[in-house]
Amino acid sequence: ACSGNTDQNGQSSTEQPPAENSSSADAMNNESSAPTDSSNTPDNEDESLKVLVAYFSATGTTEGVAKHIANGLNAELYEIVPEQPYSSADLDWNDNDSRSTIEMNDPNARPDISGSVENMEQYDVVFIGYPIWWYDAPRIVSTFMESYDFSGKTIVPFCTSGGSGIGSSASNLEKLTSNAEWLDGQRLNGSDSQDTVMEWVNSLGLDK
Ligand SMILES: Cc1cc2nc3c(=O)[nH]c(=O)nc-3n(C[C@H](O)[C@H](O)[C@H](O)COP(=O)(O)O)c2cc1C
Repeated sequence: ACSGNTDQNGQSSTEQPPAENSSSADAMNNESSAPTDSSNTPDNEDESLKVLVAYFSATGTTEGVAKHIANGLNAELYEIVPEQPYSSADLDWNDNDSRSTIEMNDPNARPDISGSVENMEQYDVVFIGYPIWWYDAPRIVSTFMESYDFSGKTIVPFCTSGGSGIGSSASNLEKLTSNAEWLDGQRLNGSDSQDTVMEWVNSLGLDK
């Protein structure tokens, strides 16, 4: 369901990640301001279904989408906060030695998370949102997936990006969990309205 110019093999740190309709670095940040949307209709009729919307967002784009989902479902929101915050130098994908480049070149990197989800066992459904970094999920999302027991839960991955699709980022995360039901992932735009985001959420049939 995700569109975009995905190149699963383009992992060279000297190569700039693709950006939508542009090759400029600016385009990768062109969704950083999510508009607010006043419509806030709870769509989750099933009171017994407990939903958590967990997300990592370095520059706020994924956070906007996560809030639309949490508002729309009356769900709990949890931000994955890095123990060591990412500076803009850390996020420089043009720098081979930047923290993000180094982490993404190492599939085993597991940046520490500050804090934790209280009572993860109470949730039936966990949305997990993240920005695409080098065609993949940031390694701190791997830290998150390995920190909890997701067995018996439904997991719904979603991402934002400068244009890349969700690619194999979700299936890579799925490998870090066991006995969870992973639904297809979805790439969303930071500029998507709450209604647009909820159209996708409602199509998942979570309350069935
Ligand atoms: C280190 C780094 C690598 C990125 N790699 C990609 C990429 O491979 N493909 C892409 O479309 N966008 C890439 N982006 C852009 C982000 O995915 C995009 O700006 C995202 O919406 C940011 O979400 P956030 O504000 O929640 O952190 C990258 C951004 C950073 C900082």
